[in-house]
This record gives sequence, C-alpha cells and structure tokens, in this order.
Amino acid sequence: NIMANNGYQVSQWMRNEQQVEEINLTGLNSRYLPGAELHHELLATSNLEQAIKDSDTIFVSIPSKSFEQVVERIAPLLTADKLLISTTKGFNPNRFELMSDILRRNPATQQIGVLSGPNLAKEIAAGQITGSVIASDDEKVRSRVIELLKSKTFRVYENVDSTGVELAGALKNIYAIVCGLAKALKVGENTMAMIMTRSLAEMSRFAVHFGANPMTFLGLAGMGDLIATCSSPLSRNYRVGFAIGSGQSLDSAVEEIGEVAEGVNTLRMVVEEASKHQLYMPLAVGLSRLLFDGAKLDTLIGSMMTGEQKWDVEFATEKGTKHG
Ligand SMILES: NC(=O)C1=CN([C@@H]2O[C@H](COP(=O)(O)OP(=O)(O)OC[C@H]3O[C@@H](n4cnc5c(N)ncnc54)[C@H](OP(=O)(O)O)[C@@H]3O)[C@@H](O)[C@H]2O)C=CC1
Ligand SMILES: O=C(CO)COP(=O)(O)O
Repeated sequence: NIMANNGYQVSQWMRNEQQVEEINLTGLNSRYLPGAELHHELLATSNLEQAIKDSDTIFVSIPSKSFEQVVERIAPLLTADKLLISTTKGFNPNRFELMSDILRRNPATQQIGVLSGPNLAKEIAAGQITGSVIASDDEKVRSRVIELLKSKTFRVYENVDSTGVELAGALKNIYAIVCGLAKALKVGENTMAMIMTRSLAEMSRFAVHFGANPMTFLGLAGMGDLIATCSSPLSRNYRVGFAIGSGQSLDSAVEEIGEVAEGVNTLRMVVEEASKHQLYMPLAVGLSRLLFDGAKLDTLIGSMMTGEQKWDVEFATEKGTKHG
C-alpha cells in the first residue's frame, strides 16, 4: 500500500479469490486489516504468474510454514533482474534454515534482501510512524527497497548483516511469548525489564554463533522489534503467551488467534539447534519445557534466576557464546 501511494504499480498476489474481489472492488481487506483503506491502484490478483512477470521487486510475505512451497512455485518465473525480499520472521519447519536460505537456493536471481523491524502490520496500516531495516550485501537491493518504501510515516534503514537482521526478527517471537505470559501473571516492571534484556542477550548469543554481528541487536531489527513485540497485544506471539499465562492450552491459544504465531515453530527449531551447538538459552529452553513437555512455570522462572551465566553483557565475546 505504501508503494502504491508512492506511485508504483503494485500487484498483491493471494490465493483467495473472494479476498481479491473484495480488495479490488472496495479497497478493503476485511479479514486481515479491517478498517484500513487501500490505495485504488493496488491491484489484488490470484494470478501468480502475471504478478511475478509484472514485478521487478518481489516481497515474499508468506508464513514460514508455506514459504518454501510458494518459492518453488515462483522459481520458474524468476529472472536475474528481479529482486527478492523476504518479510517473513521464522524458520523452515522442515530443516534448520532461514527464509533467505530458501530464496538463495533459487538459481535465477541472487539479488536478495530481508526486511525486518518493529513492524506491527495494523500500526503501519493506521499510519503510525514506523522504522524498518533492509538487510542485504547487495547495495542495489538496499537502495531499491529504501526508495520503494520511503514515506512520511515509514522509514527504512539499511544493514549489511542479513543473518543478524533475519535471526533477530525470527528469534524475538519466542520472547514475545515469554513476555505475554509474564504480563498475564501480572509481574512488575523490574521483572519485565529483566526478561526483555536477558532475552536480547540470549537472542544475540544464538545469532553470533551463526555469524551475526552483535551490534545488529542494538538496532531496530533487534532491540526495536523485541520492545514492540514484547509489549504489544497487537503481536500474535505476545497474545499466545498471554493466553497461556491466563490458563489456556497452547493449541487453543493458537487456534483462537487464527493467524500465524511464528514463535511456536521457532521455539522448537531454536531449542533443538541450541542443544546441538551447546548454546546457553535458559529462557527458550524453559519455555519449551513449559509448552511442549508440561513443565511447571517455576521451570521457566528458575532457569533465568539460577542459571550459571553470570555476566550482564557477554554475548559479544567468544567466551559468552558457549555454555558454561
Ligand atoms: N502481521 C505483522 O504484523 C507482521 C508479520 N510479519 C511476518 O510475516 C509473515 C506472514 O505473517 P502474516 O501475513 O501476518 O500472517 P497471517 O496469518 O496474518 O496471514 C497469512 C497470510 O499468508 C497467506 N498464506 C498462508 N499460506 C499460504 C500459501 N501456502 N499460499 C498462499 N498464501 C498463503 C494467507 O492466505 P489465506 O488467507 O488464503 O490463508 C494470509 O494472507 C510471518 O512470518 C510474520 O512473522 C512480519 C512483520 C509484521
Ligand atoms: O513481527 C511483528 C512485529 O514486528 C509481528 O509480530 P507477531 O507475528 O507476533 O504479530
């Protein structure tokens, strides 16, 4: 919608014909963004081939569960001149890989970027001032995305640390669940601040092990998104945590939200990977035991309060990335 407002020709592909018709006839997407008026030049379409053919820059915004499958469909339609940008914050549930890894496996184009930041969709649609980060090692990709999306209310910064930006966007969903849970339990502000700060340390520790720059975690994609998602009931991951903290089961919380909460799959993938690489992640492990193994809440709190990690800021050092 921002791009259409900027005068670019935009096709939005979706599989639901009824939704295509609604958007093109009324300028509204009542299921996902009720109340937001879409630009009349934004063309919804269910014709994937046409949408890809007509576009020089393609934003792939499919939940991680179906990302690979949709990318496989568009792969034969791509050419070397097209830019591919992922806005998805999660891991491939079939194997430990990020969305940009899926895009990179595509031989037709290697002009790839990742867009991530504190970007609650409903706030962007409501015209709230918002910042985001385009990460790519390709300068052309970064400048093109900045150009396409710059507006009075939306500002895109750049970063070359694609791994850091992408991991930050995916990992924070785990901690949004923890924070939603904590909020439901009416913990104090000291506690919230402690959880969020230790979450940042834990996320960074994991990401640094996989090649990210720890400084990325001080930016919008790191600390920025962690603050937004861990504090807002607009976040689906936060709401999953809040529902569980209020006594609901994980399955019923996810079902009630009816939209993707990426943190649940991310938690499974990250805890498995952290264990393989001996990465110390007490909050993620505690949450995993609580959600998947029926452990008591004390496990989660205990893991943070009695864990052996004693340094405040350790994640930027080699020493801090290994358990113990
Ligand atoms: N919403 C937000 O505030 C933000 C979301 N993100 C990230 O964006 C990604 C997508 O989230 P979001 O759009 O909010 O999720 P939602 O659950 O709100 O919507 C999912 C959308 O993806 C479509 N979809 C799902 N599977 C397929 C498929 N196989 N083929 C075609 N379309 C499909 C759905 O279509 P249908 O209706 O037909 O099922 C629907 O339009 C996530 O990784 C999320 O973390 C990032 C920043 C902000
Ligand atoms: O990533 C988001 C905001 O930056 C959206 O968070 P949720 O997926 O938890 O709604």
